[in-house]
Amino acid sequence: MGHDILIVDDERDICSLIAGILEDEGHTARRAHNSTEAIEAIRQRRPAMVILDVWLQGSELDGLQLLEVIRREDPPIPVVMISGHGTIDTAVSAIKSGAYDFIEKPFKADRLLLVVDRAIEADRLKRENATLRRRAGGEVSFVGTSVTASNVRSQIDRVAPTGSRVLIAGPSGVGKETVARLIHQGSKRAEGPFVVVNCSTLPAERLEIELFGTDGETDQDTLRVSGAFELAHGGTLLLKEVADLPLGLQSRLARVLQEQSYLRDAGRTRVEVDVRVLASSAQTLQDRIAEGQFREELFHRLNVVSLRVPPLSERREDIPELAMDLLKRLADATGLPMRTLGEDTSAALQGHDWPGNVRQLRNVIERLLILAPADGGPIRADVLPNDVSEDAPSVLRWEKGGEIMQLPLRDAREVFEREYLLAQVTRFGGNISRTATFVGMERSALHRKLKSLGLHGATGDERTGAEPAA
Ligand SMILES: Nc1ncnc2c1ncn2[C@@H]1O[C@H](COP(=O)(O)OP(=O)(O)OP(=O)(O)O)[C@@H](O)[C@H]1O
Repeated sequence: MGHDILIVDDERDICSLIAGILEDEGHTARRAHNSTEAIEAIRQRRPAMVILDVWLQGSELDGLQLLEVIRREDPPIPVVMISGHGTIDTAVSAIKSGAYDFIEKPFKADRLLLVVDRAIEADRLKRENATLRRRAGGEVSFVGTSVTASNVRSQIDRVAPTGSRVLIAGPSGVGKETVARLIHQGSKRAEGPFVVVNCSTLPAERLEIELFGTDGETDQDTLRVSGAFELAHGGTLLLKEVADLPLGLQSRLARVLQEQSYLRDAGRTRVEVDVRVLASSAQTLQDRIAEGQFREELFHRLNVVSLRVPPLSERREDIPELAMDLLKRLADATGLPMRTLGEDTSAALQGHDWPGNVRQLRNVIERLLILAPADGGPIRADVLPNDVSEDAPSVLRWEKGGEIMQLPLRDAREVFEREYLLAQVTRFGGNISRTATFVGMERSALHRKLKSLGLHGATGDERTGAEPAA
């Protein structure tokens, strides 16, 4: 993918030469001939990198002074210096001040392109590393074998390459950000940035700066901050908890989505951006519209395609695989040895309702990994937190209770069968066919058994496992 590169050189011929080389490679080359024009161009839109002449004749700031201004951008923009024969020493000291590299005039096109590619790649890796460190992540995927999970995956595959805006709905911790990341990765913008802004965590004024940046003079004395829209140029911006966006900002956002440009700081600089916007919300936006808290116009702009991520309690079958995936990620991130889960633990996890969804599951798995006795064996259910083990099928708790020991064999067997089958049917999300396969019974025999134990009603009507309507 081409990048947006700013060339700053007082010699117009050199500017044109470099621009030609970059444009042949599919980049966008903007030109500035002095520091004032350069600062103006950066204000208009944050470039992916700057190629800067050490010697800027007739300019208010010379190359090194301008470098200092550019490096104070937040986050810093990579800069490659151009030096003439007599200015190599200056170029070297520019590197000490944070320039990525320099090229010496006269230079060959190959050398220029190599340095440009490296500078952009190094910057991308630096940012990606920071993101990865934050998330202790690895490859992102939407894990789960249930029909519901594969339905989510196929919706992601369908919508990702279209470039449409997508509104991702679903309760907290369910994987909405994961879905957004996958949509970005499956799109033509995959090489571009993926930027996330949480609309529920910042006060209105900070949020406005976060989204649209500022030319400076804030109370924090920042020279200039690039907004998320600029940072996401050529890529994707996810607006998390978009329902919490203050009404004033909602109007502004609706305009930006329409125009793909905005005036930073009430009119001083027009910023043009090419950004795919995704939004997520745990609240139902239609309810917020009815309450007068969300602008219908913005809703329609964001909701070109809608994608719902169902809660974990609607896809219990996914829990063991998700738990193993989380266990592996956490073991990799912490350096703790990888473990397996006992059947009792898996079943207990599947019995719980998980109001906090996958995020809550992740916390429990982390606790298991840390607290489980390091005996090398599978992690047993007795290490689970109380609220989870309380929801475990009682068949798992008998060894502690002893209720069954007071019964004659025939009654004890019936109690056991009922609890065992109820637990298994719950594990498989009420799907009788899958339960039957797992417990080793014919489907019709299982039906009869459940009926004779008075369980048919308790499991609800049989779910067919057919793909639910989107
Ligand atoms: N299907 C999934 N496969 C793998 N990991 C998942 C899946 N769903 C969620 N996760 C993991 O669960 C955690 C929470 O997911 P995520 O941040 O995407 O949820 P969310 O719906 O955006 O949450 P919130 O809206 O509360 O911020 C993350 O660590 C994510 O990696």
